Amino acid sequence: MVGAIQSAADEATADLPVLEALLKGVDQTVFLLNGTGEITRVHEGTASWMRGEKLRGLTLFPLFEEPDAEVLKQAFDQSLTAPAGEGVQKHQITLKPEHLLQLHEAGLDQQRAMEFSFSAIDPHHILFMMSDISESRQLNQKISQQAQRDPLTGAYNRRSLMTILQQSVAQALRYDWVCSFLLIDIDHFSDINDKQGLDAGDQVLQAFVTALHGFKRTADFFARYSDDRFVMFLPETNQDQAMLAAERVRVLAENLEIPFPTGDLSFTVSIGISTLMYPEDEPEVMLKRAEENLFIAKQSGSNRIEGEPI
Ligand SMILES: Nc1nc2c(ncn2[C@@H]2O[C@H](COP(=O)(O)OP(=O)(O)OP(=O)(O)O)[C@@H](O)[C@H]2O)c(=O)[nH]1
Repeated sequence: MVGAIQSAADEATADLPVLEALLKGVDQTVFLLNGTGEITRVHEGTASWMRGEKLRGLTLFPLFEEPDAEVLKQAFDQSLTAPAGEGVQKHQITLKPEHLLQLHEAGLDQQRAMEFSFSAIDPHHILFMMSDISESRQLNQKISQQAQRDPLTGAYNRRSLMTILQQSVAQALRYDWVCSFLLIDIDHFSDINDKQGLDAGDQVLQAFVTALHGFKRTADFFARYSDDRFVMFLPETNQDQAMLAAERVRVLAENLEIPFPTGDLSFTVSIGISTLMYPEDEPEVMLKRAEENLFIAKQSGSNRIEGEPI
């Protein structure tokens, strides 16, 4: 266990030998407070940055800035009146050393996300317990990002696309807005893989995604739909505007030259367009129409765009 247990000299803990014994096995950071919120005892737990002796004798709440200080005070008050055995409510707080002078002096070296709770032993002995959740929060963010993104290109994946499309199409139908999809397919992509190697194919996908990110408007949503297929969702875009956008994407791809050890890589794309037209239009239905239009573009020689039949 990291962190020293301070001597039990403090009067407030002298009458709590059981607490002393319990703290020995606790990783959490635990402050013992008296009824006015003064820190009488600090068990650093795994917060190895903390120098508890700097905090003893201080009142807890002014260590934090508003509104956190007020949240702490309220949670402290609630713990005093909570019926024994009632679950301890947890709160989260972000500690920033540049704003928290006394905590900084007590060793707070970097921004940390903490989860805390209070538990009153009696009206004169209240436990303030803190756990550092910075790492688990970062991990959660990473996991959630990985679940939404294609690992090779960093573009949103098909699952994210479908979630966005469900919401966006339903909204467009309700408010009578227009919207369009571009289904973009790299022409003869398997030839690039076969002739230049999978690494070349990967670089084409990555370079195209980077180029598309630079091209799209903020409101557009763009995702990798399958192997060499991408979908761009264009809100408030009618068929004519979608055709113009598609032509710009086609030219963007045609002009892209990707440096590669065996010679620059180049490629073209074909694009099928679908535009919200019918009350029964759903993302799957619109994607199917875009696929049919893409098929026509491919059949007509590739490096082409095909809109909805008029
Ligand atoms: N390099 C690379 N290749 C991939 C990846 N994912 C899928 N592929 C390959 O992409 C190829 C897609 O082939 P097809 O769907 O036939 O597409 P195509 O060769 O462009 O054919 P057309 O669309 O008819 O022009 C397959 O050979 C897959 O193995 C990837 O992440 N990286």
